[in-house]
Amino acid sequence: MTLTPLPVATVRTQVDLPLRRSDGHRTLARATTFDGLVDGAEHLALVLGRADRATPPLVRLHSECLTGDLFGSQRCDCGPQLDEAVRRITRAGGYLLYLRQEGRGIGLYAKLDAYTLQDTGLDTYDANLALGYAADGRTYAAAAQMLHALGVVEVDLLTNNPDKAAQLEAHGIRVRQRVPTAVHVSHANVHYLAAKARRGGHDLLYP
Ligand SMILES: Nc1nc2c(ncn2[C@@H]2O[C@H](COP(=O)(O)OP(=O)(O)OP(=O)(O)O)[C@@H](O)[C@H]2O)c(=O)[nH]1
Ligand SMILES: [Zn+2]
Repeated sequence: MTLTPLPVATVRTQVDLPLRRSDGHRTLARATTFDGLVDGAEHLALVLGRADRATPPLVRLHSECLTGDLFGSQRCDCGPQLDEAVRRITRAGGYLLYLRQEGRGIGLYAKLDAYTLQDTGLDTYDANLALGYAADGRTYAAAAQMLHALGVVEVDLLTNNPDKAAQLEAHGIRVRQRVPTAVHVSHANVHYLAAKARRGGHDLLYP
């Protein structure tokens, strides 16, 4: 990928959030908002733990999933991935970027429309395509802007999705290494994880 120049974004507000997660984990997050993000969405960065300046911070780009993150739906693995990310980034020191990209960018209502098609046998990507959307239309330019605004130029990236690393690199953020997330399997997400591995290019050992 070639380097794409981005408009400069700036930190707007930083404020502490004392977190008590549903898995019992407690931590202090420095919530950070921005001005000038390219897509105009209200993306949020959480600064967690203490980054050791000798090594790049651990960073996760987490795409919003209301059903999984908030309600604990087991159709996907987003909820446990979010818990894992908060714990691991607190330990290592780094940033969780909570990106407002519900449903891989198609929005909540369209994601639930796609779920109804998945209940008739389509996989997660074909359901998007049948509704006239891209299989995965997410871009991570705003995430790169957020990292630049935070003064971060090199990261260890917590993900199984190579596209996130490639897009950050294309926007001038060095990815020293991709750190895999655990594979969170449930009875309800086994086909979803298999589709991510087989068709989405995700590096995971699907069940
Ligand atoms: N359109 C659609 N979006 C989904 C579905 N299931 C989960 N999502 C969304 O997918 C996003 C999470 O992306 P994933 O593909 O699970 O994982 P990823 O973030 O690309 O990869 P990792 O960094 O390895 O976790 C969230 O925005 C979810 O709302 C689905 O069946 N259809
Ligand atoms: Zn989800």
